Amino acid sequence: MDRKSYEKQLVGERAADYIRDGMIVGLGTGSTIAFTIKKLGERLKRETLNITCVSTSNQTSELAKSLGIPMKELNEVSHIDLTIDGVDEFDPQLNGIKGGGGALLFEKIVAKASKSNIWVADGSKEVDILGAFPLPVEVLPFGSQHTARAIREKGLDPKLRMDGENPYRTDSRNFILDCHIGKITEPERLSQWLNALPGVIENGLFINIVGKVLIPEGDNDVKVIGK
Ligand SMILES: O=C[C@H](O)[C@H](O)[C@H](O)COP(=O)(O)O
Repeated sequence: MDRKSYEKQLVGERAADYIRDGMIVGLGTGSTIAFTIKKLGERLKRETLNITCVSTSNQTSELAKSLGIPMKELNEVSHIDLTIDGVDEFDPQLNGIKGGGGALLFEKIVAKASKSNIWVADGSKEVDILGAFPLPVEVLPFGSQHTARAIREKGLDPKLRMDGENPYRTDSRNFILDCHIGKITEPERLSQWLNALPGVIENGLFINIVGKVLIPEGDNDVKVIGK
């Protein structure tokens, strides 16, 4: 296993300790949170853990169901106690970019419905300023070239995400524009500008959403950043 995968496993598995009896839990998407989900599956075999989980993607639903994790639709739960998710980049204010795996829309809806949020991140995700990772923006396929043009005119260098020969489709069948920005100096303002454009469904900036980020420390420790 390479170093990055090792770090993902380390923090991903540790995050499963935050799940307690009686909780309604949001399960994020991606390769790091997959370790959390697998660890949760193991815990459920050993412990009496009365929990319900909601998913942020088809990929996560399939994995969780295959491990016997009790799942409900988001509309079937009154609230979410805790959501654990991965992240593509986070800064010292614990703002981040998500959506590298295309799940940003459901992830943001679930995160906003959660009383608390934790991110799990390998060491490469910690940055001073967001934006080296291309910002995913989910857009309606209808008129997407015009939406992209408006974003390009703002200097945000959007590229349509592809899946082989065809545009990549999210779980909601939308397109993703990956915006190569470089440095995002005013994330909140940018997020508001993007979401006000007709055709934009949601963008991958997650601002003031998480309270804690788990990252690797040394060879096999985990550091908790935040409260
Ligand atoms: O759309 C995908 C999500 O935002 C992921 O949580 C994010 O891309 C991090 O993924 P990974 O844990 O695979 O690096």
